[in-house]
Amino acid sequence: MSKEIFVVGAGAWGVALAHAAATGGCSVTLCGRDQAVVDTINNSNVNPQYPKLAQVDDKVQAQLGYDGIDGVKTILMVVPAQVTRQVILDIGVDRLAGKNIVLCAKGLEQGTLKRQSEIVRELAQDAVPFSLSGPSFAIDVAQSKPTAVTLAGPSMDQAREMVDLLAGPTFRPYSSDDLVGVELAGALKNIYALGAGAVEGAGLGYSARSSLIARGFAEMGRLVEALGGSAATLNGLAGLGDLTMSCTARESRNYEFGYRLGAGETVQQILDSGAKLAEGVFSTPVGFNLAHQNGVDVPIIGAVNALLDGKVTIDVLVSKLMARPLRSE
Ligand SMILES: NC(=O)C1=CN([C@@H]2O[C@H](COP(=O)(O)OP(=O)(O)OC[C@H]3O[C@@H](n4cnc5c(N)ncnc54)[C@H](OP(=O)(O)O)[C@@H]3O)[C@@H](O)[C@H]2O)C=CC1
Ligand SMILES: O=C(CO)COP(=O)(O)O
Repeated sequence: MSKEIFVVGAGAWGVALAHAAATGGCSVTLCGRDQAVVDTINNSNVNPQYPKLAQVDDKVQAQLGYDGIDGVKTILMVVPAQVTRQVILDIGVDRLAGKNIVLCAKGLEQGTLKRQSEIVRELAQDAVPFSLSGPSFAIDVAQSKPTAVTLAGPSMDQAREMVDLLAGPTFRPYSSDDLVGVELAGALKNIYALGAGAVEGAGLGYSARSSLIARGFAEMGRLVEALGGSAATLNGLAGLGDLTMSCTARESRNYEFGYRLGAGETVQQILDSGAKLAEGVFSTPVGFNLAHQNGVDVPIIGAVNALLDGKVTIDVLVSKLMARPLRSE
């Protein structure tokens, strides 16, 4: 496969992935939409998000817009899940025919309830979707710290080819053919991260937080299977790996958002304070609707959804969860 790739989206994760792919030998064009960001990367090889902490490999060339995209086979899509559709339309669906699109956002689209690959399949039928997910903070990848992720494609052979292309000395993708399971794992873990953060923010203790993680893992398995993914996928990096990291680290934006909710702030107050992107805020009602449509019982997603709605307090939600009928594990 050609070693030339495009990365669309020059935010925290886009710049980190561009750097990782370049250190693995790819020649990378990074598409941003802010001239200052593009100039900083090109002129000083510095990651504007972490100027003192992370250098960007010099095989990354940043630019505004999508010039040159026609000549490359592989595109990493690294914009927030809710704008992926718009960005595909901005690039132009005809230009994506036959290309590999590696979807790196961890979210479900509001309104359509679609996974990222379903958006690609709807708009650009001839493109080949992949999903990259797993425990990976942008700052770690940007600093070339060791990171392992799951990379799913439509078949194992296609996934392996993509793994070979993107692997590097400190970035180790594992191949999977469970596109549905990997995409859902990445989106759903953000919902549980909000819940786990809220538990800590409300001072409910680590016992409660671990219970949420374990029962969330079981709930996630039920939902993933009902939606056509494999529960076995959840035993890997995209499932357990990312769930445990995002449900325990204040560095997770979703966890931090949940922490602030649990501590008493409202969604609006947190958003107004300029909080960083927390995809779970958008994916929670989608996950809840998908579960409802498919008859899957998801008490924890339901509780996080109600908390985001702001109509109930975390104390009431926890009392309700504790009062559910006793059952076996
Ligand atoms: N950060 C992380 O550690 C990780 C993030 N992810 C996932 O990656 C995705 C992106 O996250 P992250 O990079 O952190 O988010 P950021 O907010 O840091 O970056 C998002 C980027 O997308 C750009 N963007 C937003 N809207 C548009 C648009 N309509 N057209 C073109 N570009 C647009 C933004 O540009 P501008 O700044 O100009 O608004 C920004 O460069 C999320 O789904 C997240 O869950 C996955 C793993 C790790
Ligand atoms: O997905 C991530 C780590 O794998 C990043 O998590 P947050 O978006 O919650 O910061």
